[in-house]
Amino acid sequence: CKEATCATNQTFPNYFKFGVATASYQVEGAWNEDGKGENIWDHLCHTNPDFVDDRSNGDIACDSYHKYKDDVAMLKDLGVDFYRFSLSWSRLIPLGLAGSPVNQAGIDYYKNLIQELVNNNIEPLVTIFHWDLPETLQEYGGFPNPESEEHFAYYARVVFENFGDSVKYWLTFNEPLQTCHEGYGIGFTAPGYKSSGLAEYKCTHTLIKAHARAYHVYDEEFRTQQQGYVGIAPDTYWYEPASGSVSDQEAAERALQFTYGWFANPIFNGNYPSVMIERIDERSKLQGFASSRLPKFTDEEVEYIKGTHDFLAINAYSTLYVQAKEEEVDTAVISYDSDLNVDTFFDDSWEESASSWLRVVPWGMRKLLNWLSKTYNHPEIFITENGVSDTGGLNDDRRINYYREYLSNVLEAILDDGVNVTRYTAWSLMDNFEWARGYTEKYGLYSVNFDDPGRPRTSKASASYYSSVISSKCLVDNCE
Ligand SMILES: O=S(=O)(O)CCCN1CCN(CCO[C@@H]2O[C@H](CO)[C@@H](O)[C@H](O)[C@H]2O)CC1
Repeated sequence: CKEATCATNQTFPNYFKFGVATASYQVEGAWNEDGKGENIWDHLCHTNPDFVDDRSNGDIACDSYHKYKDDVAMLKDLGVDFYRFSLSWSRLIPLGLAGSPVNQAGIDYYKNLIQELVNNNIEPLVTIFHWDLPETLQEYGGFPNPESEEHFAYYARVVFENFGDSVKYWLTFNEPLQTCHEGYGIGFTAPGYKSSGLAEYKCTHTLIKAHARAYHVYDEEFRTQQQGYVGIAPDTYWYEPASGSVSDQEAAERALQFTYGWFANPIFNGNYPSVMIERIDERSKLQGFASSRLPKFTDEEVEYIKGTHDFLAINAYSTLYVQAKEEEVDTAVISYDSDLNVDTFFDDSWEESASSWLRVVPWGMRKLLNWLSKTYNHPEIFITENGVSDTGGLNDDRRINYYREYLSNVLEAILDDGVNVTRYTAWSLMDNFEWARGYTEKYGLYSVNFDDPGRPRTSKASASYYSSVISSKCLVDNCE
């Protein structure tokens, strides 16, 4: 249904699981405690505090390193089936380098957290990498350096070995698009490099191979005795054609391929999307490059990468209209945006959030889920992030509306469209460090008082709403 604050009165299937998510740098704090190494967000916030709107950092954040039992108590109160959290690479392997020492205190922290979850009958869903790259690896060039594949494979083996007895659901990378495009392309996230159309393509090339390595390590060395599942969590908007014209429809499809297909196509269908290969090859030639700015997978690599998934995951928050754009006549412009070459915009009528890139457009979620199902051959789908920001306050009715309407579209995709969505993860359990926005944008079901050294957590109205949805499997008062 498209009207505002409407929702289906159908109920979620019994197999459907609800969870919440956080990420290590955004909640843990203890940035240099017990042997943890520096990561690129520690480094960026300490050397360039103006990068963050309120000049804050994750030195303490929600202090989950010390308060993880409070976090699990909140999860218990919510009644979630699972908890999605990420591992801090430099807490476990301070230098990050393949073969370098493992930090036992880091192993112990995550073993304690996982045990606390298991004791409370909450399933861990672990993200291996959620943007906090060890600084030493960045000094070796970061993901644009092909050697990163070896470092990641070593890291993956360490975490499968130490946590795989209890952890059955793994995500290799959170939002590879942001890791590479925002990290090495447009400089919106650490390490803040601006090499659009160049380094960011090297970054994703290595990252996709690193994902495949980790998948095969699990498949060949751990799956038999651990019986778990491995996936990757790309993100995208729903891209809606601005008109019914063929050119606008092609532009919308191209935007989906350049954002989600960039990663999902190699992993599900084989190789980069043909529209990416063709457009970047063509523009690279016009620009005088001897070879395409988009690196090539060999035939063996295409086969090695294809099929490295046990489910499909998606982080989805919002929607954009897409309009075809006149071809960039100035071929000297080297950038991802000019390779993609579309115009995107919000409809002014769409409700705003506290984040400039996020408008409330619930029907976009249903369309995106249908596109994913059709494009990747009806896989099992986990929604691994969805949520909305405000500037704070406990009576967060707009967050309740957001969840009711987005979840209604998820349920309609399942019951009316036959899309095989089996999990939904709310971002986030609690207010946390929102990257370059600092603590100015709040996504939590619980608020955190960052002025109090005890970092007390307080439930918001949305926590009660989400908890009632989980227990009743129903979004409104009178379900069938
Ligand atoms: O701010 S600006 O408009 O100047 C530029 C940044 C735009 N990006 C858009 C993509 N978004 C992906 C979502 O990012 C995800 O969602 C959460 C909320 O952001 C994060 O906290 C999670 O860590 C992340 O996985 C991250 C921010």
